[in-house]
Amino acid sequence: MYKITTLPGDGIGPEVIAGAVQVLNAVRERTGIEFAITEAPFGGNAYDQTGTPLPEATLRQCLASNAVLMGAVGGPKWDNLPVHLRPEVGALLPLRKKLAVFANIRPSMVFSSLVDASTLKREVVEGLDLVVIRELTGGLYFGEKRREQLPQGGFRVIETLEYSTEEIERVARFAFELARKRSGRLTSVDKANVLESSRLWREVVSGLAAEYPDVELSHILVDNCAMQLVRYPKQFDVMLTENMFGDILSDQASQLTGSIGMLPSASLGGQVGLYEPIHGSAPDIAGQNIANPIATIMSVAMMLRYSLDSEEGAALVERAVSSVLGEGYRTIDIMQPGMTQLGTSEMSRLIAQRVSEAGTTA
Ligand SMILES: NC(=O)c1ccc[n+]([C@@H]2O[C@H](COP(=O)([O-])OP(=O)(O)OC[C@H]3O[C@@H](n4cnc5c(N)ncnc54)[C@H](O)[C@@H]3O)[C@@H](O)[C@H]2O)c1
Ligand SMILES: CC(C)[C@H](C(=O)O)[C@@H](O)C(=O)O
Ligand SMILES: [Mg+2]
Repeated sequence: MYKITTLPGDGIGPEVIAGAVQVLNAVRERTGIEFAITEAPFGGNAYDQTGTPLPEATLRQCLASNAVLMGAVGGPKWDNLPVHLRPEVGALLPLRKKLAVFANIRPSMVFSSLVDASTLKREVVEGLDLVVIRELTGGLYFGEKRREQLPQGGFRVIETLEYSTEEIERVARFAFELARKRSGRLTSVDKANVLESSRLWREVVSGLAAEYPDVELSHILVDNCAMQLVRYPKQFDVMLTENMFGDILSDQASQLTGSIGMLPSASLGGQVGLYEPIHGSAPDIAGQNIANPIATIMSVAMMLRYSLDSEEGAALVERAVSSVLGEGYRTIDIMQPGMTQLGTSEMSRLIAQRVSEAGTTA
């Protein structure tokens, strides 16, 4: 019996997690896979209830699970708290660190029925299928930081970017292995013309290339990469990069698919897998039942594949999403003329229904 912890979080988090749980339950009925789902407080709502965004009990429960499914955290209500109590810095980052999930997989795939939903031209995005592997537990996010008051007034801040050979090597191996299973092409993204950390990054990644002779490795500077991602994204297959560059480039890559509401993620490398959509709590649309639940539902597919050993379940979910989009159903962020607009809960229900019906009709 697998143990799954859900952390709905804040803003649209609870709306998209409710949809994803519906889909998971449909997968259970369809495949017989056994799991127990337990919800836990996390983020701003946990701070409101308990005074901390990451309660001890929540962390313990996550560590004792096979997989954690997270919605999103944060929002204006908690933006002015001392930084260690903010949902992002006080809950999400320590959770990733404690789960030791150093490899964050963010696939950006364009569904054929959504080719015209992107703001980019059809020929630029049609058939796009790339994966960003983002280092998730190092870099600027976790380096030493401090703020000093200056005698003449104002402040000075110090923010440290640290990476060790070992931290780079383990995520790079992950990327080489994935590239080997896909097209055999790996692009490592850095800023080696300026940053010492990027020079070590490039050295370590290049040093591994001899062990993967079947993978064609190339390096690109991050600023050029950002430009190439909108100019000709299909040149990329597996992209490997450090924490902050990966954060920014994956939001950019999401827009190629039509919406940030489409991009799932899996964070791996520790004992427990962490699954979350790449988007945030979207306070501007929270509580309106209009958020796109597909990023979270596709994160469920990744969870079934990587933590619950159910390729069958993962494929059921992916096919259900594809078929609902193919039938012309859309949330507002991917709405196109002539299509049928659905809310978050209606879209989730329909995907769950397609999972339940799979293979039962000709
Ligand atoms: N993993 C996380 O928990 C996470 C990730 C990113 C941002 N955040 C937090 O979320 C809050 C809002 O951040 P932001 O506005 O910069 O980023 P965001 O991703 O929440 O929203 C950016 C834009 O995309 C839209 N959007 C996001 N998800 C969507 C969905 N599923 N369907 C349709 N539209 C969607 C939003 O409405 C908004 O216009 C901040 O507090 C931020 O720190 C949390
Ligand atoms: C909320 C924030 C800490 C987080 C990050 O930067 O990792 C988010 O933007 C993401 O992409 O998951
Ligand atoms: Mg982000």
